[in-house]
Amino acid sequence: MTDNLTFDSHERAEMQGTSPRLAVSGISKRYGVVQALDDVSFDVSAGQIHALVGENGSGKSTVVGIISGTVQPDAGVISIDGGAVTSRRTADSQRAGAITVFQDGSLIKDLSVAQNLYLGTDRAQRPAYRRIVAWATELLASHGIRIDPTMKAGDLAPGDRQLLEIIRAISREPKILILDEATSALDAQGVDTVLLLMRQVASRGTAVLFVTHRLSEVERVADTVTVLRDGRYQGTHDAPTTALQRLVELMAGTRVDMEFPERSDQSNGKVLLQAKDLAGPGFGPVDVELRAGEIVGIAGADGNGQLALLRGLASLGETHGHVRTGGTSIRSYRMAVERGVVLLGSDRKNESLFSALSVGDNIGIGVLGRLSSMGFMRLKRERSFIEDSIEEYRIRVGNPRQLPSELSGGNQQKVALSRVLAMDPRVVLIDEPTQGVDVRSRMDIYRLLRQVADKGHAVVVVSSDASELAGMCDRVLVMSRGRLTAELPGLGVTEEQIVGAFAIEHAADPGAVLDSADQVVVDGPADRPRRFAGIANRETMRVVALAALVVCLTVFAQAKTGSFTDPTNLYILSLVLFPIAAVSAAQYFVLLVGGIDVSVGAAMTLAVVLMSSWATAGSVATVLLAGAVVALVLGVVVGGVNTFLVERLRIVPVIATIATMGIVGGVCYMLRPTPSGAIAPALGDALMLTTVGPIPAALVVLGLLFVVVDVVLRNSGAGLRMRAVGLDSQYADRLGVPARRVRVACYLLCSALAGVGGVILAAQVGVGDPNVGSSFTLLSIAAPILGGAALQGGRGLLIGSLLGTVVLVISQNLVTLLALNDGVSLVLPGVLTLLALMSSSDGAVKLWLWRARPRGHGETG
Ligand SMILES: Nc1ncnc2c1ncn2[C@@H]1O[C@H](COP(=O)(O)OP(=O)(O)OP(=O)(O)O)[C@@H](O)[C@H]1O
Repeated sequence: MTDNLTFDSHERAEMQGTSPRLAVSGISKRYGVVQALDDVSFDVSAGQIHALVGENGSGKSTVVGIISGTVQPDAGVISIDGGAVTSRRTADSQRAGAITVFQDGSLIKDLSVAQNLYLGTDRAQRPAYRRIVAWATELLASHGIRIDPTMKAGDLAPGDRQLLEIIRAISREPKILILDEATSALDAQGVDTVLLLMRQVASRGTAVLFVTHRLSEVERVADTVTVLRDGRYQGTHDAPTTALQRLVELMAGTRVDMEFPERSDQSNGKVLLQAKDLAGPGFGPVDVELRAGEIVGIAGADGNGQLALLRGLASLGETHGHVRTGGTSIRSYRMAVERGVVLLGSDRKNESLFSALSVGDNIGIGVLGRLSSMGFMRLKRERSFIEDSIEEYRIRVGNPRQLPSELSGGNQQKVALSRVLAMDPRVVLIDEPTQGVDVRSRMDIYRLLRQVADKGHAVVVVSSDASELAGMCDRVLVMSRGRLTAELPGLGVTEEQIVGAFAIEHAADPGAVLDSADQVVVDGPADRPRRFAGIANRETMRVVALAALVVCLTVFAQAKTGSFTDPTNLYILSLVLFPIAAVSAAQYFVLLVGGIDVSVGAAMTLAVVLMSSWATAGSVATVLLAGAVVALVLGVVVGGVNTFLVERLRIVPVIATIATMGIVGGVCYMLRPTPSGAIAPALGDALMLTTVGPIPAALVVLGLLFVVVDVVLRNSGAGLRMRAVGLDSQYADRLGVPARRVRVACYLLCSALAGVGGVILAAQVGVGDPNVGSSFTLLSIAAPILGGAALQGGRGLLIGSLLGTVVLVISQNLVTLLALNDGVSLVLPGVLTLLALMSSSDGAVKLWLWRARPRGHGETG
């Protein structure tokens, strides 16, 4: 244990108050057959650091979820400063003063560090949006953290991400700070940083609730510790005086053997994998040999290329150099898997688990050949294999048919590990094998890995926990700035020697040091990824590309027809473009927050039908007023129905809005079974006849409005919040953005804007036609997608939608001018949309098709 930062009893007692700041009273929670919590109560007073420990699945995260408002308890009360917190929303719990750093994080990877900090900051403390980079720089510097605020959060090393989460939480000056395994990805240096920050926060009167599996941290920093076992309370104990072995026994309910498995000398084993001059982004060149029977550890300060090397050994990503196994060169991960080299990453959500498959399927998917005969699954064999694995790895699951997301973090890790080890790989490469795993299961995993090695295979482990490397490995490779800088023998090596080996490298080139004056200074790793280019640049590029395409199409059309740029043709084009531009803007807002609205075409038709009854005569002002009322009614009624179906009944947006489309379409037919009801011509005259050159003035105004709204959305907190909801609704919610409210607002706005499109259409067609809007739905989706919006949300510019509309309209016009088959004008938007989807850098199509396949492991299935 690195014990350079332990707090004495005086420091610990300094600020502790007597009355509880947080009181958890009698909380219970059941998930199906699993009783996650059963009548749990404990208190945390101001200035106290209170650890919450227990084995995997014992209910710790459920307690955290209930306090922070993400989980609804079946019974029990949470009180803050004596007042019961009755509302069950994250935002309310945050308002009451409880800020949480969640086990699986809350940073939105596609946003910058500064944007994430801004979203997670209380409204009263937020700066003007244009100042966020300077503000974030100051905020990070005030905690002594050197992270570039313009970097994309997803590009940060895992440890930096955790630190950032903690800074975000601390900067809100919470009454209660909740850290759910907030140190699991941190190296010794990072752990010191966090323990120091916890102490500093507690000394200012904050109550800290701290969930961890690293019991040494409890010993070093906690005042009190509450133990849970199978969802039941096992008492609250004085942390400094309770022996770790006693805590382990309270958690397990039995004696636990804490000895690492024995090692034997494997220095003469056969070479199973050889890497020569291996290099890739963030590491190399590196030479490594892996021998039969050995467990090799890779150590280093967080983000010094350890994970990149591990991926390189598996031939994942862009690597150069040679990797050979069994006399064959490996050039892809597929080849690696075929030759028994398997990688298990630590990103459970995105990489190591098939999120759409059940726990049982995840366990068995790597060995389908063994569980089937003649291409058919042997169900009995499969069931007994899954049951054996669940027992062997001690996976706490109510039913193997549950999804991995319903398991606790540590149990998910065990599922991923069991899948990989079941494949009986010759070389297994594992990043953080015991991250989030409890002490007893951790010992089991060490024994399992040793058994793999004893069978004559090789195991490589990257771990931020030097004590685990010291206890388990036959040799430890130390990395600094992407290079191997030392090799330590496993037998006899200590945690301090390992940390010392990479700390020496850092001292030679100071990167991360814990300042003696209690100032935490963390510098970037060697392979710090490129600066945040961000979504914003890609969006601007898309707009520029579309503008260029518009110019090319115009030149082509003019060259082919000679009449394309005639004022009459441009005027006709503008008329066609006008309603599509409005309805595309409507769709854009819903796409931005990760939804889709298929009912916009029907809403436009209803607007036309209503206008044919409510605006049959009168001046421009009267008809415009009628149009505004129609748009408002549609926003409230159609938008309201969509919102109810999507948000309340939780129906998938595409299905929900198809239902609305059917209902609204039916209403249109009831009101106007055949086209009838003349609409006052005054509106048409006003919207279409006043022109700027050949273009209606109203359309020019609409275009300018798009630009203004775009600029506002790109440069305001409101725009950022909408994007955040689209990029990751759950995490946005955790950051304090009212995700649901934002989505509701966008659905209402969408229907209202579709109503505006309908009013423009009404002015053009002049009659209540019950069919008139049906062709607009596809165009409304195609235009924003062409303009850079994405089905998974959070992307695109409004001006891109407008340019997308222009491209679609010109293409359709070309079909007419070139006298092509009418069907082509229907095929075109579909084909263009598909091309736009496929060209989007995030590959929405790929995402849809491969959603169930974890990245980097698709080949293993
Ligand atoms: N959404 C859910 N649906 C079904 N069961 C769930 C759900 N969330 C948690 N559980 C179950 O509740 C129990 C407690 O889970 P919880 O995440 O609170 O455990 P934990 O102590 O935090 O574990 P770990 O240390 O592994 O993170 C587990 O058995 C888990 O499978």
